[in-house]
Amino acid sequence: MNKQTLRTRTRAERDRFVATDPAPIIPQDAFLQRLRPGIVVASYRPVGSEADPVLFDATVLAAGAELALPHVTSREGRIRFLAWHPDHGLAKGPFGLHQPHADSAVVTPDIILTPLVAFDLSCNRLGQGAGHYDRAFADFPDAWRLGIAWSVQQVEKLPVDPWDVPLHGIATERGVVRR
Ligand SMILES: Nc1nc2c(c(=O)[nH]1)N(C=O)[C@@H](CNc1ccc(C(=O)N[C@@H](CCC(=O)O)C(=O)O)cc1)CN2
Ligand SMILES: Nc1ncnc2c1ncn2[C@@H]1O[C@H](COP(=O)(O)OP(=O)(O)OP(=O)(O)O)[C@@H](O)[C@H]1O
Repeated sequence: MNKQTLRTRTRAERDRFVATDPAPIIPQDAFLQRLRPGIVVASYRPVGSEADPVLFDATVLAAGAELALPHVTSREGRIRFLAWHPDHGLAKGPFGLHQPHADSAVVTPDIILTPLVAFDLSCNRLGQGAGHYDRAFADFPDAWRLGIAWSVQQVEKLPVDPWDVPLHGIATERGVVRR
């Protein structure tokens, strides 16, 4: 199946699943043991039926680590990760996103909590198709990449292009999938 068909199917699956009021996605040891004071964890604000990393954000702040959120201005542009704190508020961006204010400090993430449309058991990731995260992963190859997703977003096998960067793991409401 091609990427676009998989996107359409899995987004619909995700919408249906969220309507059943699933259990929350809880941070597991694989994530918690990486937290240190001062490190930067890039989270995201979900749109629509995307999985919500809000419980991860809380553990980041409790550990004395810093939060960042992605900021984009267009499909062609790159992600900038901008420092963010829940007290800072958010501004409306493209694609229905809520993002940090554009003049927030640019930071280098140590951990990237990553939204996704679909994943497979080899930790391949299918995103929105703009290549924003694939390019961010190329920019920050040393960051630990944890996908956040509902279990129904798992597919048998994703097609993989040369630029696709696999995740190190995926946290779902049923536990963590690791490479
Ligand atoms: N919550 C969230 N933030 C994110 C992303 C994401 O996937 N989710 N991104 C990931 O790269 C970046 C923003 N890039 C995006 C690129 C394209 C579309 C997009 O095409 N959205 C579709 C709607 C998708 C749907 O139906 O769920 C659209 O606007 O038609 C969205 C975000 C950074 N921030
Ligand atoms: N490192 C990169 N440098 C330049 N272009 C890239 C890079 N990674 C991906 N792209 C471009 O991004 C586009 C989208 O790729 P793809 O369909 O695989 O998106 P995706 O897996 O849904 O990714 P994402 O969530 O990152 O948007 C492709 O046209 C690809 O050429």
